[in-house]
Parts: sequence; structure tokens; C-alpha cells
Amino acid sequence: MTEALTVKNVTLGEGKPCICIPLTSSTKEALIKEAERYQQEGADIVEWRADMFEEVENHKAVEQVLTELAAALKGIPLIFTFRSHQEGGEKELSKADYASLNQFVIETELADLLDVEFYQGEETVKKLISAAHQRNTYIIISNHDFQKTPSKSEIVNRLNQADKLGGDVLKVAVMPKETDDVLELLTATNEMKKHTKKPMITMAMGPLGVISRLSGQVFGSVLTFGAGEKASAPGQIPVGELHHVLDVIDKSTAGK
Ligand SMILES: O=C1C[C@@](O)(C(=O)O)C[C@@H](O)[C@@H]1O
Repeated sequence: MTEALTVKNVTLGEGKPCICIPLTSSTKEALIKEAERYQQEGADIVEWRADMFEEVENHKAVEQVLTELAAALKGIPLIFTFRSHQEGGEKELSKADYASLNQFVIETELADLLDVEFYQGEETVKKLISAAHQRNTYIIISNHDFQKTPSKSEIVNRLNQADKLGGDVLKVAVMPKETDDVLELLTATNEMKKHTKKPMITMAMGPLGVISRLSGQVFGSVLTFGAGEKASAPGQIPVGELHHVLDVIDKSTAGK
């Protein structure tokens, strides 16, 4: 059974999956406008994809955006994510720069959750978890495979490793080439939910994987990404449509 994790006014792991909208603009002004819009539209959670920000290597500029985002979001939890190129992101930082950017963001206490990539290595991940936990910040440990879908046992293995490292939320995204791959991801999620109490976020990307972005309540994924102005990964559907489908599933599975 998943133990729910409450971040500000949002609970991950109870009933209907939360909807997270990614901020994908490249300038501060456009990011703040996006945040204001999603706040008015009632987003559950917002993710800042900082690898899409033109000044991401300038820590002061990052802090300024975080400060203004916190004001614009009016209490909506914020995930800070620097997605590296090899995991599907737009920029690449050295391992040292990746660690220092995330450490800096933790110290600002302006993000509620940080997405930390599993492949950055055990030492970095553990250091960031420990720093975050001293500041009431949660860590999502993520792993993306943009080329393929690993086997069910490999997906479970990656989620287990993220759990053992001490992540608060465990995330895996894969790329399906056939419907069997989507089933592999869903089966892995369903199986893992029997072995961990931590909230999980899993998805199969691209058009074939759309069903996995809708069915979290059934198989055990607590959050789903919906496209705002722009999708941050293939297969995300517009937030309005996502709300509608999640509501239908929630109503029809109530009482189970
Ligand atoms: O890890 C994820 C999931 C994601 O890749 C998706 O497929 O929806 C979108 C990213 O912005 C986010 O950081």
C-alpha cells in the first residue's frame, strides 16, 4: 500500500493521480506568465524544466526565477527539474555542475521537490537527498529510457534501486515500440506497488504509451504530466482532456 506524501496542499498517493504541468519557456518573463496561467487554471503541481531555461547555468538567475515562480504559484507545489540530454532534456551539464545546481536550488528552499536523475550516480543522489531532507524538500529519483522499454524485471529493479537510495518518490519513463512494451511498464508498476510504500510515477511515452498516462489510479502511478503551452515529453495530452479522463476513471472506480 502506498503511503501518501503530502506536499503543501497536495497529496501524492491517494485516489486520482495529481496532474503536473511542465513550465517549458526559455525566459524568466515567459516562465512567470506560464506559472500565473496554470495557477489560475488550478494545476495540482507545476514542474520547472530548467534545462529549457536560457540562463540555467547562472545560479543567481535561477534563484530569481524561483523567487518569482513561488509568488506566481500562490502555494502550488513546484518541482525543479534539470533534465540532462541523455535522459531526454535540452542541455547537458557536467556531473559536478549538475550536483552544484541542484544543491544550490535545495539551499534556496524555493522548490518543494527536486527531480534527481538516478544515472548521476549513488554519491550525488545520496548527497542531494540528505541536503534536501534537512530543508523539508523531497526528492524524486528518476530514470528515463527514450530508446526502448526495458524488461519488467529491469523496470522493477530500477524502481527498487531508487527506493533503496532513499528517494521520496520513484519515477521511471520508457519508450514503447509496441503495445507489449506498454503492458510491461504497467505490469512492473503494478508489481512494484506491492513492494514499496513510496509513491511512484511511471509512464510509457509517445502515442502508444498514452494509456499509461491515464491509468495511474488503477496500476499505481500517483502523478501524470499534462501538456500546458507545450509538451515536455512525447505523448503528454492537454491538461483539460487529462482532467476529464481522470475524473471518469475516478468516478467509475470509486468504492473499490
Ligand atoms: O520525468 C518527467 C516525465 C516526462 O518525461 C513525461 O514523459 O511526461 C516529462 C518531464 O518533464 C518529466 O520531468
